[in-house]
Amino acid sequence: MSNRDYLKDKKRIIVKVGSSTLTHPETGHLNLAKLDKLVQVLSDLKNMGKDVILVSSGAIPIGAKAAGLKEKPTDIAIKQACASVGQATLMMIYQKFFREFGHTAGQILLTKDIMDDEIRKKNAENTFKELCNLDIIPIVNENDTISTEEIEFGDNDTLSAIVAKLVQGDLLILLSDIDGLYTDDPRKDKNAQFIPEVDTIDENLLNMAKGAGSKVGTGGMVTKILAAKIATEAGIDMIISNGNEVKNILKIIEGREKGTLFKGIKIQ
Ligand SMILES: Nc1ncnc2c1ncn2[C@@H]1O[C@H](COP(=O)(O)OP(=O)(O)O)[C@@H](O)[C@H]1O
Ligand SMILES: N[C@@H](CCC(=O)OP(=O)(O)O)C(=O)O
Repeated sequence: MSNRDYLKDKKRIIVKVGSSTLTHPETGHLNLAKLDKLVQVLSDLKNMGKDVILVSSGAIPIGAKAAGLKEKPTDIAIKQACASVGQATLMMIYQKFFREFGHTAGQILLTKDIMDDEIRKKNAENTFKELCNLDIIPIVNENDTISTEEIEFGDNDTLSAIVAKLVQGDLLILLSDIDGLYTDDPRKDKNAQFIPEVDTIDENLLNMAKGAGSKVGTGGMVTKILAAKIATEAGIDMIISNGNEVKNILKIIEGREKGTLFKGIKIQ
């Protein structure tokens, strides 16, 4: 019996997938095979009776390709235009793939200030609740047309933690292009050590987390640790795991030692 056996009982699971997982690193084009596998695994979680919410990045890089841009855009307004195209493309593909596995997806575009306004917060809560009641998988991204915070800082990580809190989730899984948190960015430091479990998020831990190591990723580990702080303070466990092996999601739910586990703080 592993000490992660209790993860088997998690009912409401939020999965966040980053741009670096959804695209081919060499070309920046959408990795359709991986997306297909991701949708299959999430559909399987639904079939197990879990509630599944997906927070998906990727609108900007996918839209940039669709618009024929050669380089990753840096100008905010161009990024917003790309997000507009890419978001529609992403949803079209998600909807098609989920239908193939017998499920239906719904789109939710949010801004992070949702938690500051009681009426908007309630409206968002109601929408998530009804989608879950209807067995529909909500797919969330930031509304890049009206909010540029995330485009600038690459922050679907903290958005996913806010969503986890909003829907009173049981487990948040962040899929990235790396196995989890290391003592330093392993792309730059060969001596970096893997950290399987984190109980306390302190200054020391924050110092270990560096920015994005790839061309498509934006937030790096900094925003993932910030997400962990929001989730764990709300009593929600969070795991950073490698999205290159999508079946890791199922292994996590089986209680196997995959990724870095941040333990939710027990609320008395
Ligand atoms: N301490 C660390 N441990 C692991 N990865 C780190 C660390 N510091 C920085 N990174 C970088 O963060 C990257 C993951 O973040 P990011 O590129 O934003 O991906 P995503 O698109 O999945 O959000 C890793 O590929 C790695 O290069
Ligand atoms: N809203 C943006 C997400 C930006 C972002 O957080 O990206 P990532 O660091 O890959 O999770 C998009 O869809 O491209």
